[in-house]
Amino acid sequence: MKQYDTLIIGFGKAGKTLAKDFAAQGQQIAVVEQDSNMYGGTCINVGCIPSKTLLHESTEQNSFSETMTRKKDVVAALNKKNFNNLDSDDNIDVYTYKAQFKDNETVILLDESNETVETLQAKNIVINTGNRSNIPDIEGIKSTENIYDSKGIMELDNLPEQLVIIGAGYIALEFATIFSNLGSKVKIVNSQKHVLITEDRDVASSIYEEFLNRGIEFIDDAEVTAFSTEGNRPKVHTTQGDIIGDAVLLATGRVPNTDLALENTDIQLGDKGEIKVNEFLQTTVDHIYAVGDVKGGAQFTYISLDDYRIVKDHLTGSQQRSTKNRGHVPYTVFLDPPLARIGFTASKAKKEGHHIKEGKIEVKNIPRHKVNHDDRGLFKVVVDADSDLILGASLFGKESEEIINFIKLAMDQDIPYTTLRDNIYTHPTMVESFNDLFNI
Ligand SMILES: Cc1cc2nc3c(=O)[nH]c(=O)nc-3n(C[C@H](O)[C@H](O)[C@H](O)COP(=O)(O)OP(=O)(O)OC[C@H]3O[C@@H](n4cnc5c(N)ncnc54)[C@H](O)[C@@H]3O)c2cc1C
Ligand SMILES: NC(=O)c1ccc[n+]([C@@H]2O[C@H](COP(=O)([O-])OP(=O)(O)OC[C@H]3O[C@@H](n4cnc5c(N)ncnc54)[C@H](O)[C@@H]3O)[C@@H](O)[C@H]2O)c1
Repeated sequence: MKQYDTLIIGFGKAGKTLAKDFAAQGQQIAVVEQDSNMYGGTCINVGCIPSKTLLHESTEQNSFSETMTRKKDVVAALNKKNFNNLDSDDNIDVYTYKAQFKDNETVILLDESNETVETLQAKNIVINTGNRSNIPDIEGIKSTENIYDSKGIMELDNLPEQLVIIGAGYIALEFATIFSNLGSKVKIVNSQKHVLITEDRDVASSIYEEFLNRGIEFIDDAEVTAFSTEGNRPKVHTTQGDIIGDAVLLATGRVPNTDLALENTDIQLGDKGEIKVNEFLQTTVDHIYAVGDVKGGAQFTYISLDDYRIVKDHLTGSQQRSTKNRGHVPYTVFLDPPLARIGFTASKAKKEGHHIKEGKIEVKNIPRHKVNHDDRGLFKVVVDADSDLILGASLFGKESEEIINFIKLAMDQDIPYTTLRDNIYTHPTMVESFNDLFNI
């Protein structure tokens, strides 16, 4: 049996960052990752980085094979760099096995034939096992060929002429953009009456119009009842009729990876199968923490990174940092152009009892659009008319994925909207639009 100060299960963003920091403090660290293709975790291997590389390359009008080759190169380089970064550290041992709990203190490592190869104990254990695609239990889903999840679709050898996407969340909309850029005809099967129903109405219409301009079709209010094969092609049976494509992408959410023999521990799960944690990310066993997607809630790389800060502060700092004080969480849906969001929309702010003012500017009225040669999009902000504080922003347009972070800072620091309105900005930039956007 090997003893460590900290044992990290899963090579995710929080875990790898904690490993490096704690090792620098002189701790002995074990990191366990079940799959050598996943050193560095979901984001760099099968998530953010490959998908954003595909988006970038396809937006530059590169061919399908150029786009896929570049993605492969980027992922291979990052996987290797992530492995070496931990493996070369004298205080870190990286184990490429599947971890399973034996009890609250002990973790066994299994090889591919499920044989125990090592037993580890540590003062603290951090579970950072992420999540995986939710595969709904629909008739024919296993027997029908050419049905992929987000990982599988990024490994295709040939561009599907017609792609049918099930779901209308982040993954659906981002991959619809990528594959329509590459030349596929895309149809999105959406179980809701409308796409982007929780977004600002004007912004959602603007995005919808952009999707229609690209020839993307929405089949709204449709439930998938079965899959079958017709002449080698997958057929999607829905309550709004049948659709045939060359490939189907399942973008129906993600479920936590908790195949860890947790029944041997006192760790409890929540309603959605996530590991239950308190605001310091401790599970129901005090010395075992859960970080990143496996604990449920917002699923972003920067949340996993912030979880690292919380656990580090709890174990080696002032114990002040918690999920309760991480501030507003922005997000970007990487469409072309992107949608960047934070806080309330106007209708949500009103429902919450705020007396509001709204600012709005179309991208075609921002001088930078001429340089970018792109007039698509709309920026909107909501402020509290009584306090002058910013309540939210919906920025659909080029470079919004960068400038949303500016608004987060202002919101977290209680900077009134008038400061952003009156600030000097460099020119020509998209962010200089704040002089007008906040001129409410
Ligand atoms: C297609 C896609 C696009 C995305 N795009 C973005 C984006 O643009 N921006 C963004 O912020 N987020 C994005 N996300 C979400 C983001 O990837 C995750 O929120 C982020 O990677 C969090 O990961 P994590 O720290 O929870 O662990 P992960 O990075 O998921 O790592 C968990 C690791 O644990 C390993 N593991 C699991 N079980 C065991 C076990 N029993 N033993 C040993 N190892 C195990 C897994 O193999 C995996 O490598 C995207 C996700 C997907 C799927
Ligand atoms: N840009 C980013 O930051 C980014 C990009 C991609 C993914 N992610 C993360 O990954 C997570 C997973 O993304 P996602 O798009 O899979 O999930 P999601 O929760 O955003 O969307 C899931 C979609 O699937 C639909 N759905 C579920 N079951 C269905 C069924 N049986 N039939 C038809 N539709 C069904 C839902 O109505 C919803 O539209 C996101 O929550 C996000 O945090 C982030």
